Amino acid sequence: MSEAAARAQLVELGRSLFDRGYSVGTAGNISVRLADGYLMTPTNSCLGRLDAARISRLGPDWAHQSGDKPSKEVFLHRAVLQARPEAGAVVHLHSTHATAIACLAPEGGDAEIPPLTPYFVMRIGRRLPCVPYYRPGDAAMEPAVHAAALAAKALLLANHGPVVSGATLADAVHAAEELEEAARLALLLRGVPGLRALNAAQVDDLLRQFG
Ligand SMILES: O=C(O)[C@@H](O)C(=O)COP(=O)(O)O
Ligand SMILES: [Zn+2]
Repeated sequence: MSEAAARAQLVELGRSLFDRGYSVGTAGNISVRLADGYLMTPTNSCLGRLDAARISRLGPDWAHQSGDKPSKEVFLHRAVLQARPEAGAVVHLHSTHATAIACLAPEGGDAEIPPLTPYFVMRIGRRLPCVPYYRPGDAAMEPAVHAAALAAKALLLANHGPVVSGATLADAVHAAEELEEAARLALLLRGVPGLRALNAAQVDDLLRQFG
């Protein structure tokens, strides 16, 4: 995909996430890997009103090259994209239910979203690590995020929100949407008698086919 097409898609999918309430105000940020660098949403920008020409461009060394000042979460995106060479994009949101799970999950452990539906397993996988709390934009988070991203394509930032990678920007956005819906379902069904999750054999089968 050309850089111009990647910029246009970032604007389109940012607006789509914002319009459906997955992001509010200026929350969240998105990065896209290019052949010779990265695109990143500017700091304090609204995902619903991105301007393709003002999107931040960073070089292969992550130095700011052009466009508005990049998100303060450059370290977060760098940690994930360096840990996952197959990933083409990273989406960070404050979507309500995934963020609620990020306030419940044990810091440094795995979040408890049971494998209730196949699509969650197919899009997110077996594990959802929760990185301990760091102030947004704190470069000190990079090693912990890198370690979590080595283990899983999606992770939670404790008391902050979800971070999801994907082979393409569309994949990352779809997985972030699926994570939010799975989190909503998990909270809705928490403690409900008779709740049935997929069993280990069913999860293994899904990951063999689609993982
Ligand atoms: O929560 C935060 O402050 C950031 O992680 C965020 O979501 C928005 O920050 P910018 O991308 O710098 O606007
Ligand atoms: Zn954030």
